[in-house]
Order: sequence, then C-alpha cells, then structure tokens
Amino acid sequence: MGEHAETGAHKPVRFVVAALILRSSGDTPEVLICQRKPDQPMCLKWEFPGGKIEPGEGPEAALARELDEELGISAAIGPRVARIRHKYRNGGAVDLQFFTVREFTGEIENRIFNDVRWAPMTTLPDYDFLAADLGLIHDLAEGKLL
Ligand SMILES: Nc1nc2c([nH]c(=O)n2[C@@H]2O[C@H](COP(=O)(O)OP(=O)(O)OP(=O)(O)O)[C@@H](O)[C@H]2O)c(=O)[nH]1
Repeated sequence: MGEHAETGAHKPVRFVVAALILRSSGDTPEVLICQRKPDQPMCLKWEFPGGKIEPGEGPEAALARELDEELGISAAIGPRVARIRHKYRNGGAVDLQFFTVREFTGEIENRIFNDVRWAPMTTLPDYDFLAADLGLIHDLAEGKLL
C-alpha cells in the first residue's frame, strides 16, 4: 500500500494487551468483561481489561500492571491465545494480544469501568463489544478458542 493511500495511515499502531480472565461456574465457563465509561472514546462498549504496552515493557508485565491498576488484582498471566490487528474508522490501528488468566490474588474491584461482570462464554455476542474484538468473541462463544 502506498504511503498516502488512506487518511490516518500515519497514525502509529497502538500495541495493546488484554486479559481473558476465566472461571467456571458449575459447568459454565465464564470470562470477565468490562464496560467503558460514558465519557470515554467508544463509550459504553464492552472490552476485556488491559491497555497499552509502555516503552520498554514486555507484554506480560504490561498486562499484569494494567490488571492491578484497573481491577486491583495480582494476576498470573497465562499463554497468549490470540493476536488481532484492527484499523478503526478514525484511522487509528491497534495490535491486540490476548492472554488467558486463570489464577489471581485479590478481590476484583471496579476501579475505572462503568460496569464489570462475569459473562458465560456463550452470552458474549449479546454484548456490544469494541469492533476489534468481534471475531474473538464469536470464537469464544462457539468454543473454538478455549
Ligand atoms: N483493553 C482493551 N482495549 C481494547 C480492546 N479492544 C480494542 O480495540 N481495544 C483498544 O485498545 C486501546 C487500549 O488502550 P487503553 O485502554 O490503554 O486506553 P484508552 O482506552 O483510554 O484509549 P486511548 O488512551 O488510546 O484513548 C483502546 O484504543 C481500545 O479501544 C479490548 O478488548 N481491551
């Protein structure tokens, strides 16, 4: 693609890590989902907890830091299960890496979100997720990923 092919082509890619925090409720696998606040960009959309990798930081360390900041937990970061590149319509691109988390210490505390809840995997398509996450949530709901 040419350098000037599209508006926004020069915006830097944001490298982001996010967590699929998993638990079982009886036989039903559940994942923790978070809703963005009304005053944030892409307000009230649902997403997985996480955020941008800071310079010099590895992805796992970045995710552990974000989960501490956002939810007040100390998490054991598991394997990376998905990586997605997405270009938002404003021209901003994200490179998203998703890691599973099956163990953590501390009580989950909602520090920055509008809402935080445990959702059964099969119900994920009922939530209005960020566009970059849509393929992933369908794979999760259909049991294709985990
Ligand atoms: N944490 C998280 N971010 C996601 C997901 N999907 C997705 O597209 N993103 C994007 O990745 C970026 C995460 O950045 P962030 O959490 O550090 O900061 P932010 O939402 O305040 O965005 P900003 O600082 O770029 O305005 C956002 O632009 C967000 O829209 C997801 O499932 N979880």
